[in-house]
Order: sequence, then structure tokens, then C-alpha cells
Amino acid sequence: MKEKNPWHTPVTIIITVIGVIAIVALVTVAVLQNMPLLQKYKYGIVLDAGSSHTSLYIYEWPAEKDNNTGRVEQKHSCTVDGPGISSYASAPPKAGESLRACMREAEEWVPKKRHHETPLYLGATAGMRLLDMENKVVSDKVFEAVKGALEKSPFSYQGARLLKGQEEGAFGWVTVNYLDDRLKQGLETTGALDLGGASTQISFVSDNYDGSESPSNSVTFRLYGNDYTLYTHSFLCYGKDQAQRIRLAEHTQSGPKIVADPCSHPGYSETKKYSVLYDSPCVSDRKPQGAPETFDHTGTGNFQECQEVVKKVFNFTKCKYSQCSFNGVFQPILQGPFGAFSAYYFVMDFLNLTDTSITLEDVKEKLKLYCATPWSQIVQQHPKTKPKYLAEYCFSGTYILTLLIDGYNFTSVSYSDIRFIKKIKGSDAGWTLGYMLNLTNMIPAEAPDTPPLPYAGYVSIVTIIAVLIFILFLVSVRPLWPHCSKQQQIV
Ligand SMILES: Nc1ncnc2c1ncn2[C@@H]1O[C@H](COP(=O)(O)OP(=O)(O)O)[C@@H](O)[C@H]1O
Ligand SMILES: [Ca+2]
Repeated sequence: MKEKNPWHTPVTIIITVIGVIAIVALVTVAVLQNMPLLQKYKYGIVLDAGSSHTSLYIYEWPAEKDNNTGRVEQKHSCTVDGPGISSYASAPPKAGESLRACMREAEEWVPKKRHHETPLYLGATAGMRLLDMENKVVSDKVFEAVKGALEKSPFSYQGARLLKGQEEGAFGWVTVNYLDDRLKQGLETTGALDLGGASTQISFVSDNYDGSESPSNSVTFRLYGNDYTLYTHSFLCYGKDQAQRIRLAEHTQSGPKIVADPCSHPGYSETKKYSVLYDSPCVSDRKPQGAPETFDHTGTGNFQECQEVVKKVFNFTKCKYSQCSFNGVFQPILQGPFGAFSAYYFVMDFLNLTDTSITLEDVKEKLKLYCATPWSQIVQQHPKTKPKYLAEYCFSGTYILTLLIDGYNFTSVSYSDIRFIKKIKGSDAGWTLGYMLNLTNMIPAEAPDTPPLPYAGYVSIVTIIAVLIFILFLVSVRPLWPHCSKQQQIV
């Protein structure tokens, strides 16, 4: 008679089926419980209302990683048509209207079901700081107008406000170091150099600065369990557009009809109004009395002379601290590397000077040749560049070098610690990302707890243990197996 297969007895079949079901259930529950949620994204929107223009940035991050790191990315940016909001002083409602096209674009980029929970911020910088100094009533009206426009959007409007210079510098530093993944890993940080139209910021961590000398320049952060004492300073009126005004004001104290400018190209000639040049708190107190209505701004294209006049924009005489940058402002010893963005990048990129491994002498030589190039040739070679920018690259390049070397004390050696950057890993360098990370509490003070095992390792271990338990179980119930009991009977 054919012997019955012991595995086919009802007891073993039941044990096996229950065991397999138990393993599948155990693994399924463990996996489901710990599985990352389906990739859903959250969004945040920040408007950078700068002195020359407004930009809107949309940021995106995986929904389950709110307070984790290095995951927020710029999804889209939109440049608002027209000038910065501070230019609407004579017609504030238009400042609000100007934002409409970009706000509509944002509605399309952010999924509709996320609109209501997407925070929306507007931060205004030096253009509004100057307008606020000049006429508080008008600057309030401009803010009212932009608030009105933003409140109408479907997003979660969180406020429109004037950023302090310190915040602008510090959040630029946070952005650069966040995107470079330096904060989470506690690595040496990168300093941040931001050049705008109306102000400029320098921010860095120096071993020689603990915040006690000139405390107004210190900002402290605790990020991912690390303490940082940041040195930061914002120079109002030292953005490149206002510095240009200060320099031209220097030239026009006697109210001349013709200004021969070494920082403009030979052959350049433009009629400009005194009232427009002096329409800024950075120069208004120097307006010459009895000057004609206009002057002819002509160029001579002499780099050395341009350097001399640009140097006069800075005051190097007084310093009540152990050391200063300029205008009597404390600055600790520079400690690199540095990322230089915004107008630093636009200008140096246009001039093909973003490579800081070339010597400073070579940089100056190239700028000298560029400044001496006739205006007609410049216009011909760059038909697509805005004439306003084109007319000023010689000045802007000279200003950047003077600011870095004479102003901040970069040397021919430390100049190579600077990287001129526009974007880091797809996100623009600037204060907006750092501002949003701060306001949404997305950078925790303490390092987040990380799971001891990666997800795949966790799943494998759960599966192996479950199988082992099952085998042990089978072995322990072996005496109940029909053929075993038979053998025992024989013995
Ligand atoms: N393509 C470009 N070439 C040269 N300069 C540029 C270019 N794009 C922007 N800029 C300049 O960059 C600066 C940006 O400053 P902005 O952020 O508006 O002012 P602030 O930060 O002082 O409030 C302005 O001086 C603007 O003219
Ligand atoms: Ca800016």
C-alpha cells in the first residue's frame, strides 16, 4: 500500500497555512505602518520686493519631510513686470496691480487642492527702506496696496513687511548653507555676499567673532543641534544703483552741464535730469544749488580713474573697533569660502569674470580693456542686453572689485575664496528661501532623530525574523507530525 505523505496530513497543512498567513500579515502590517506616505508635496511662496524689481519664488517639499533637511527646492520663479514696488510711490495701487500676473502664474504652478494651505509671504528690501525713510505715509500706502493684492489670492497670506538689513543678510546666509547641505552636517559654513540695487550685505561666521564686539552685527542661530554666531552687516545706499548715484553726486557738486565720466565708455552720451539723479535719500542732501535742469553724462572709459572715483564712495578714515570694513562699520577677519550672488553674479557673468581662479591683476586688466571699448562697439556686440545695464557694467564691475577689496578687505589670495553664483542645486541664491524656512520652522534647532535602519534594511530584517520564527515553530511542533509520531511508536 502506498504510504501517505506525512506533509499532507490535515494538521501540517493547517499549521503551514496559518504560519504563512501569519508571516504575510506580520510583514504587511510592519511594511504598511512604516512605509513613506505616497509622495505628496507642500508649497510655499515668497515675493522678493527688491529696489529694482519684484520676483516671486515657489518652493516645494515632500509633505512628510516638513522638518527634515535639504529637501526644499525652488519649483518656479516669476519676474514681475515693471520696476520695484518702491517706484510706485506716486501711484501705490499700481504696486498691487503689478503683482497680478505672477500671482496668477503661481495659481497654476501650485496644485489647486494645496492653494489654501500654501503660505504666502512678501518681504521688501532696501528700496522700501529708503522710501520708508523718505515718506512713511507713502510707504505704508504701497504696503497696503500689495497686501490688498495678496489677500485676494487663494493662498494662505502670511504678511508683507519690510525686512531689516540684518535679516536680509542672515537669511541669505541660511539659504546658501542650507542648499549646500552644510547646516545639517555641521560643516564649515559659507559666507554670503549679496549685492542689490539699493543695499549690499555681507554675512559670515568667523572664529574671531563671538558677537561681543559690535553686538548689533551679530545674529545667533541654533540649527540641527549646532550653534552659529553669524556676523552680518547691510550697507544701505551701497547697492550698485545707489552707489552709482553717490558717485555721480560727487561729480556734480558744482552743477556742471557736462559730466565726463571715466566709468562710462568713450562715445557714451546721455542727457540726464538733476532732479532724477538726486531723488534718493542717499544723495538728496547733496543736491547742488542753482544747477541746470539737465546734464550731459558722457564717457571717457578710463578704468584707473574710475577706480579712484569709486573709492571716494567709501569712507575709510574712522574706526572705533579693532577693525572695520568701511564707514566705521566693524568687521571681523574674513573667513571663507564665500558665495556672491544677485548683482555680483549678473555683472561678473556679463563681464566673463566669474572664474575667481584668475589673478586679480588679470581681472583688472580685462576690466580696463572693457571700460576703454567704445560705446558704439559695446552696443553692437550686445544688441539684446538692456541699454541701462549695458551702460553701467564698466562702473558695476569696478564697484564690485572696489567693494570687495578696499571695502571688505579681500586680498589677491582670499579673492579666490569667492564663488560668483546664481543658483545652487536649481534654487536661486538669495534671502527668500532662508526667510521661508525660518517662518515655517522648517529648520529644527536640534538634529532630527533618524531611524537606525534604512527602510529596505528594516523590511528585510522583519521578513527574515518572521521566517525564522516560523521555522522554529515548525521544528518545535515536529513531534505532532504524523510520521514522527509513527516512528516514535515503532521505537
Ligand atoms: N542682468 C542684469 N545685469 C545687471 N544688473 C542686474 C541684472 N539683473 C538685475 N540686476 C541688478 O541687480 C540688482 C538687484 O537689486 P534688488 O534686489 O532689486 O535691490 P535690493 O536688494 O537693494 O532691494 C539691481 O541693481 C538690478 O539692476
Ligand atoms: Ca535683493
